[in-house]
Amino acid sequence: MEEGIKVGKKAAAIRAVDDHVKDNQVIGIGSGSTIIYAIDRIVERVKKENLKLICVPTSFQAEQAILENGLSLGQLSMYPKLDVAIDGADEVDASLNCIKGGGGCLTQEKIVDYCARDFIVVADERKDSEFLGEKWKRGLPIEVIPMSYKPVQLKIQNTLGGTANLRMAAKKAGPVVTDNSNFIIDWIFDGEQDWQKVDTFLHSIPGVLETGLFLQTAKMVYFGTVEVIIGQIIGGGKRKT
Ligand SMILES: O=C(CO)[C@H](O)[C@H](O)COP(=O)(O)O
Repeated sequence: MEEGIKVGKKAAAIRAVDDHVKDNQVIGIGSGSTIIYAIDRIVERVKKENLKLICVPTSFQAEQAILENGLSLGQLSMYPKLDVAIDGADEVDASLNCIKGGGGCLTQEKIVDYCARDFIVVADERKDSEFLGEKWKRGLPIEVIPMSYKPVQLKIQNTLGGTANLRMAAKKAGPVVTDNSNFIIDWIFDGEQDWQKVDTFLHSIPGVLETGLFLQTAKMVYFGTVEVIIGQIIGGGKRKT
């Protein structure tokens, strides 16, 4: 990964943790590469400030990171209400709607992130778009029950157009298998969409478990650049430097 991008991810993560993590909180821990910097910062602050935190993972990756870093692991069954969830995103539009699931963890991420009072996104500046699909060209991730993948692909293509690709594994023969033992379809689309309609349609197809559309849920997005951090405030699309 390019050095400038890493710096941006780290800067966004540090700022988000410093602004939103407080003592005695239950925190959702997202997935991906940016969140690793947030975990590093949480660990630093736990040691320095003796913070008492419960960390609820959004994936196998997040759970491993929580355990390996000696943080306190929690589950939604014990902590169904989170104070804050910090997570990455693949793209964020001007209204803070997100596409997530590039790492295939969208379902658990959506469940955990929706349980948080404050859902905070951390990302490098490449993810900052006016509309979804402007920069992110790998499509909308959709988690499906394995036996349904073919009819779901056909239904999406015939109704919405574009291409619905079954995500294939890089170091295994065959498809990517999610933490929930399901498959991922990446819907490659063209141009701007009515995302609320798309989401409702996708959820109506038998076999679709969840989509990577996180609409109207992020409270704040931190985009890190090499030089500055920009926090976007939901609603007015305001930016603070
Ligand atoms: O949604 C995700 C995983 O399902 C990630 O949060 C998203 O892909 C961003 O990852 P990264 O921080 O590596 O850019």
